[in-house]
Amino acid sequence: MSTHEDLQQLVDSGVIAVLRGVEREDVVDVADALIEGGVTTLEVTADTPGAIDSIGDLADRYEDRDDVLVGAGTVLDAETARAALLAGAEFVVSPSTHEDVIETCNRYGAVVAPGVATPTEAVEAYQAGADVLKLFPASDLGPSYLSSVKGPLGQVPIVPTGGVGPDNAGEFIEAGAVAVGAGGSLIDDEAIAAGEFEALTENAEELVAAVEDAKQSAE
Ligand SMILES: O=C(O)C(=O)C[C@H](O)[C@H](O)COP(=O)(O)O
Repeated sequence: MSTHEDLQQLVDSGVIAVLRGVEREDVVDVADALIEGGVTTLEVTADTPGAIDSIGDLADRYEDRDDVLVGAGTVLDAETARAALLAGAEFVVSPSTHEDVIETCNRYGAVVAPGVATPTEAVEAYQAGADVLKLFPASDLGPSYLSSVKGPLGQVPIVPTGGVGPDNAGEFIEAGAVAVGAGGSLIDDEAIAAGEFEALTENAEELVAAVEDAKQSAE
């Protein structure tokens, strides 16, 4: 798929699941459970040991699923971005803005979502070639902050991430977010350790419902 189609799919999916600290041996079960709950955009963070292998596992597993997007998160340098892309990542997320990461993703035609927290950072990242911006840490900034940023920067697609869950996701969508990113509200380490992956499916269903309700009422 083209960068544009991947971006559209990411936006349409409404939720990016952030898989941080999920062991490679669990990553497929976690991903399957989230997908069953309707979360089809999956970001494996690069600070997790074995992350590049996990990205490869997921890219292989969902190779024939056009509705699933696999990406890399917490990408802080071009080397990590390139390794993730070669393993099959279709998008790259960072908590901060790194021009070398943006350049690498642009070069290989992958969606890139750098992290920003201010209007100046947003404009600089967008000008540098970002496709979508991750507003981080979103829950500390809040939906009204996003709404204020979107005032003059309505053209910039923003995905708030950090502390986002079913209780506040709808408010962020109503404030102008194109989708939300969520880790802690989806990933339950105790449930994973116990092999109770259906808990993750339930978390995914709850978050997707909150986002879809808000998208519908915003239309
Ligand atoms: O470093 C990154 O690229 C990140 O994605 C930072 C955070 O891990 C996410 O913002 C998820 O935050 P929670 O939903 O609060 O768990």
